[in-house]
Amino acid sequence: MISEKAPAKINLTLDVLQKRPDGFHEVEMIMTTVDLADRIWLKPLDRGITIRSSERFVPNDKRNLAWQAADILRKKFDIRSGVEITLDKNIPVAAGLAGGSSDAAATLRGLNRMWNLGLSLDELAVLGASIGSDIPFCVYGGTALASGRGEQIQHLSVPPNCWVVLAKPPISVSTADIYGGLDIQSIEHPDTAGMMEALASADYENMCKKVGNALEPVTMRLHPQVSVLKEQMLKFGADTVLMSGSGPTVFGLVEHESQVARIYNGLKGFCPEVYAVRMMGERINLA
Ligand SMILES: C[C@@](CO)(OP(=O)(O)O)[C@H](O)COP(=O)(O)OP(=O)(O)OC[C@H]1O[C@@H](n2ccc(N)nc2=O)[C@H](O)[C@@H]1O
Ligand SMILES: Nc1ncnc2c1ncn2[C@@H]1O[C@H](COP(=O)(O)OP(=O)(O)O)[C@@H](O)[C@H]1O
Repeated sequence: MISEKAPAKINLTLDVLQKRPDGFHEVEMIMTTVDLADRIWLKPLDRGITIRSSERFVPNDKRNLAWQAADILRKKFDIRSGVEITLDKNIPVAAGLAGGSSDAAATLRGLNRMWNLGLSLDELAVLGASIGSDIPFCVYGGTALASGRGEQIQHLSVPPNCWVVLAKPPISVSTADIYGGLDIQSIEHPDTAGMMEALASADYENMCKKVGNALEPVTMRLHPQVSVLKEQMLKFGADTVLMSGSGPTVFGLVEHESQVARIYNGLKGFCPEVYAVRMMGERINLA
């Protein structure tokens, strides 16, 4: 049996440049992995792909992104045997934290080992891109600038050490609806280059100043709870607060562990899913 860790990501920046003819949006996003992770287990089967999950809201058929990752490898390399994929879910589902994408990326890395395919992370990322825009980043983890529709990856410096408090309000957000609700002309563009400089110089204060997400106003318009949560987190002492991805999860950054409890305890009262984790930011190696 093979096991792989599948970490969540947060978006330190998310800019949308334009809508493309294929319906996707051209983006520039700085993403980094945090220490909140699913774990996937791969067990050889004689044939077929089966999914077991600890989380009942996750589909256990071909709609599961991990299923699609296994399917693409089986077809491409003419693999006759099968696999049972067990997902220990810790990352909240449909949260803007790329849980499903990270499960798929971990499945690609794990099956590469189990089926002795000898593929590089770059090759796995290309295969992952055909399933979802966030999967290439999740294949490498770490910290990166993602461009194109999210699949073009440029690796960046590890962010300065800090704590991340994540709070997911109990609402569902469709990524497609949030992109669809954007008015491209009125976007307030985050300072992507400024964030890259802050990371390169490991400048925590500047990193906090440069966070920004073009999708945040769209999700907040549809779900005012997200802006309430953001205000609360700032009130409880976060140095900066931003929505991750298309939401609805909001994250707050603090430099010192001593600042975490006030935010965590303050939010726990009215938001059911709150997590205090470390920024990881380091790339995943092929085992
Ligand atoms: C917003 C982001 C930010 O990291 O993440 P999440 O909020 O999902 O975590 C990503 O851009 C989401 O990536 P992912 O969830 O992989 O999206 P996909 O499955 O490829 O696409 C789902 C739908 O989102 C829209 N989409 C996605 C990516 C993109 N660059 N432009 C788009 O317009 C399209 O309508 C697409 O049909
Ligand atoms: N392995 C998986 N884990 C979670 N959700 C999955 C998975 N595979 C497919 N999905 C579907 O993908 C959707 C988005 O899930 P997720 O990746 O958790 O969120 P996001 O794209 O917001 O980061 C969910 O609604 C879920 O039905």
